[in-house]
Amino acid sequence: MSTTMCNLAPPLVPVKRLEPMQMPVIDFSKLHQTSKSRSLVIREIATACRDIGCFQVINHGIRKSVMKGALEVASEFFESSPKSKAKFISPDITKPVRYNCSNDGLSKSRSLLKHYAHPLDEWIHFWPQEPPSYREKMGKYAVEIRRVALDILDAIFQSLGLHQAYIREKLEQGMKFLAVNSYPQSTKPGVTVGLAPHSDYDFITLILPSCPGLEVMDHHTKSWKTVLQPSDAIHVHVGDHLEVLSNGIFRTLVHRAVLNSERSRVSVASIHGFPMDEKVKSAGELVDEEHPKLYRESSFKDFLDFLLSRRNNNESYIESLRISTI
Ligand SMILES: O=C(O)CCC(=O)C(=O)O
Ligand SMILES: [Fe+2]
Repeated sequence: MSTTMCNLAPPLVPVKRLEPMQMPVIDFSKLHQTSKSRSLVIREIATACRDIGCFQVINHGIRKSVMKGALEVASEFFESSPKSKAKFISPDITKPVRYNCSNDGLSKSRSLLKHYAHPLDEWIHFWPQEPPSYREKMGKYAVEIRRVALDILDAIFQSLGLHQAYIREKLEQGMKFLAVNSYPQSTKPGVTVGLAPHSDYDFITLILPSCPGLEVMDHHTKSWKTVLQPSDAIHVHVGDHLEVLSNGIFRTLVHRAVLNSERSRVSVASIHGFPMDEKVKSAGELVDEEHPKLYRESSFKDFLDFLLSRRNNNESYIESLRISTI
């Protein structure tokens, strides 16, 4: 097949009914009830991160109307006029607000609106104004999902026995952006990949989808599993920087999005990490003679530089950080 054809046609994967990923659905309200229920939830989260790299949360306190509002304005943005979207188009991946609707290797058949979302006051003025309620509705979701993410990260770091204050401080100042994704309905028989397999660079990613389409790579069987998500649940998975910080106790989750055969799909992925230039390194508490440091330190800025320099190389970011132990 010629390279041109490769670039134009989203890859077809043989039709095969995938098994759903068996993952815990965690009742988040129990995190703040008694110290006993908190300990149990922390243990559930840590086990999920260690064994499968993902879980779902319910009773997280984000109102249904806020989740619905975010998905609605996401769809409306992608349906808005080409002119209103065009002003966000840029080949520069370092832009704080960026719209991309071309096949960039990772996006096979996906349009992406990416925007920084914390501190919200600093960035919201750059967000789309079409539809007119975009800033208000996506802004509400951005604030609420960040609260959930910080609570989950607190629980994860507590399970690892790490100093909360330093990490909390860095996360307070931290890098958070929203990747708002749009995928067309699949029109072909078989499975069409909309977003190619990848892992996220961050600590954790939280995903709110409008319908099924997310698939995750099972750590144990190395096979794809589909993600079934109750409508008010949020999907959470481990990213590269959590693998680094935990010195490999938790492993980043490879995932992809396939096109839904019944409808078009939008998803809002919220990405959480340290500030742009802050290096993430394997926590000192988790490194000793028996557990040598497995990763090089790196920041979000280093990740962007990696993407810019990679172009023709298939190495993933986490692979580029692994220290050879041979
Ligand atoms: O659309 C999805 O479910 C996945 C999105 C995703 O992986 C991303 O934005 O990094
Ligand atoms: Fe992702």
